[in-house]
Amino acid sequence: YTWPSWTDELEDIMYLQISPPPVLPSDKALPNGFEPRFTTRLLMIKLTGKGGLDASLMYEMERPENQGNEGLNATFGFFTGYQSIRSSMADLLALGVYTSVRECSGPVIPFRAGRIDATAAGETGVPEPTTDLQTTIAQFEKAGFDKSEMIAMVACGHTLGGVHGNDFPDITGDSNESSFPRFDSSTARFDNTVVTEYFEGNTTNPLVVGPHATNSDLRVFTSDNNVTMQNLRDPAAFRTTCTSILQRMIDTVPSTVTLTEPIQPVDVKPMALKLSVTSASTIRFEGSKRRRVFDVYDNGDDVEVSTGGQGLGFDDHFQFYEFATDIPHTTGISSFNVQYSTEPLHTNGGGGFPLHSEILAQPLQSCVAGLKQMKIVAAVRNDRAQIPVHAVVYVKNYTPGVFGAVIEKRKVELVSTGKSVGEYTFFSGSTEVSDRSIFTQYDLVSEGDEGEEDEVCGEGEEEYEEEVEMVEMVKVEFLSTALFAQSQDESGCPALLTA
Ligand code: HEM
Repeated sequence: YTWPSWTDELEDIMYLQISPPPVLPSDKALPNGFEPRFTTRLLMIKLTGKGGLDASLMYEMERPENQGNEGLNATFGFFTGYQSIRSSMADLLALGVYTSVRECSGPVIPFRAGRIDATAAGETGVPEPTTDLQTTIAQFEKAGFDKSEMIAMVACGHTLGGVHGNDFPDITGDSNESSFPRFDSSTARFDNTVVTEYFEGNTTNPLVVGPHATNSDLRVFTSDNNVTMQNLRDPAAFRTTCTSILQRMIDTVPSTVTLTEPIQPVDVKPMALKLSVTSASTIRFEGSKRRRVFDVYDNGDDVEVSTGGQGLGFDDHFQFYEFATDIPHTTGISSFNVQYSTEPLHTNGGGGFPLHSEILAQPLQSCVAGLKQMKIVAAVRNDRAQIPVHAVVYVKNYTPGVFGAVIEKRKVELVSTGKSVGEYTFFSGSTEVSDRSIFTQYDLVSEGDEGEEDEVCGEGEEEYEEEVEMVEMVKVEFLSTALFAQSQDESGCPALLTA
């Protein structure tokens, strides 16, 4: 792992269940893990989409086969807050399976990233409680799972949660919100009670003991004469079978998708970095360093003194160290290293943690005015002030009937304000965003050139190479903003810094 990586944001979501608020820019830490109950059901439904997990369910919620909107809506509403250009809804759903299973003391299901969200509804074909067995088997087969795998997958899913009476009154016999018969007596524990109670004859699973027409679990479980269910009576076998079947379930993706290696927790990671011009001669460099702590307790005492709060995950304990320093305009900064007390230097694999001081985001002068007009201010070092500058803004769009955001990539030209201090000139540009786009993210690009080839001029024998002076492109990626914290009235953004 070398910082930065496009998976950094997902890594935060995966490994930080609790984090100090200022550290994660969009308050991304999960209070208590992803909603444990809903996500695995959502996932199951997804498999019947176009070749795999692509979140096309966002567009399919009004279909009768996706009945149970109450729970599913809540889940999508929750995930939407985490969606970004680097955290697709499909990846979040997969991560939700990891989190929900772990939250309920289940096994670790490795999480790989890279799923791409569908842009339209997929095929129909979600198995329902009333679907006949042959059709259900065919639906699972289409997604690549045979009969025995189907049985295991349903048992692994139905170890959590139950059936909501307000969504399925025909099953529970009671349309009250309080009606919620559980699949087993250990609702929030990922264990094989759903299997053992089924054999012991004391199961409460409404899809086994409910009305005949909706006894889908009974039909599924008995479809191979209980052979698979018998195997799952052993708790260890249940755990290993569920681990591999749920892993396959979330890793079933369209052929155009390439998943990363499983995301591992990063040991040393810069967070919430800010680099901006704060005076006529200095740049302020501030942020936080996150450190995974391997050995916190020494003789029962906490050996590290944390200045930026602590973060907790299922297995990991992180400490945050905040810092702020002023760097002269004339010196700038291109990389930094990290050191914790007397330990060896962390150099990010040798090259340091890279930064750019050619073009700086200016959060102090940028804002969303009237919760609509997003103004982006950048400070461009004077040697690049003649080169075009733009921002790539990732706008989260919300459409009625779509249960999630669709992220639009928008290019916003930044033009010189004519104002400068020290070595920098301020550029600005603006674009309209929705009032739900509080945490809009953007990249800044000082265009220059991407390649470094010499230009070939002339033709035939007269061909000659001209040395063209190349100005490299500089891209400052993925600024996660909390611009709303600035000015929210119509009057506009804070004034530019003046010399
Ligand atoms: C034949 C296939 C299946 C059918 C017909 C089916 C049907 C249902 C129904 C009707 C509910 C109640 C939903 C609600 O009240 O909101 C439910 C809940 C649930 N299902 Fe399934 N399911 C199937 C397969 C699966 C699979 C493969 C998984 C995951 C691996 C899964 C995971 C869940 C979970 C976790 C819940 C609990 C949701 C909650 O408590 O809010 N299901 N299922």
